[in-house]
Amino acid sequence: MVIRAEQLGKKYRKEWIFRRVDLTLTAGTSYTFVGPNGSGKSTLLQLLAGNLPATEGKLIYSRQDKVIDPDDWFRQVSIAAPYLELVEELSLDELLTFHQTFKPFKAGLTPELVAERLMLTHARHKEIKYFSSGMKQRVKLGLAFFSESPVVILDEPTSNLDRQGAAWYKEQVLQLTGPANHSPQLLLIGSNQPDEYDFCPNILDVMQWK
Ligand SMILES: Nc1ncnc2c1ncn2[C@@H]1O[C@H](COP(=O)(O)OP(=O)(O)OP(=O)(O)O)[C@@H](O)[C@H]1O
Repeated sequence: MVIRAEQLGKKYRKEWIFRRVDLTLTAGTSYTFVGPNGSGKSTLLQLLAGNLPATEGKLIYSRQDKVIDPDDWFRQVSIAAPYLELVEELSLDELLTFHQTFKPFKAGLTPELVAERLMLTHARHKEIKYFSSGMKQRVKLGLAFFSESPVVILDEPTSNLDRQGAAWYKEQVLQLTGPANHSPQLLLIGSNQPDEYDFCPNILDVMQWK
């Protein structure tokens, strides 16, 4: 899986957030976008996910040299971000079962096993609206970690997580691009906190595209 950006730019009203972004992002490794608050990390990740239109330039998804139709990009991407909400009226069990109908979990994973991996077995029958912010964040990350999708995007991954949650995040995230993952994924992170990406070999400062 490869995502290529060619001269990508995004403008809100009269302000260019970034311009002339040229990137080749390849599965099997991770890339972290860093930069100060408001510099455009989330906006760039949203564009790369296909969730926001570019103002200029081109984005190409390809797999084994075959270009993927933009209508199918959403099938390729799992994204966890503070601005993306969970369906609060569902219990965790219902949410995991519902999620699985449009984005299957990795081989061998059932909603029950996913709840276990989230360390939330005790909360399977609780509605998401009654979860703490840290529990919700763990669910968001888990949906991204455990779904079968070639691209995983994590924006501010450890927000609201306690130390145990942050350790869990690190353990899971390392598996995505590690040798134990037989279909290596492309991992994109947006972060301001070095301990969220200290394992990541490719650090990209969005300020270079101002
Ligand atoms: N829908 C929008 N309309 C207008 N401006 C926007 C919109 N969304 C974001 N912006 C602006 O785009 C710029 C980049 O915002 P973005 O959220 O991408 O930054 P960020 O680097 O992720 O910041 P943070 O570290 O605070 O999360 C900011 O100046 C923000 O005000």
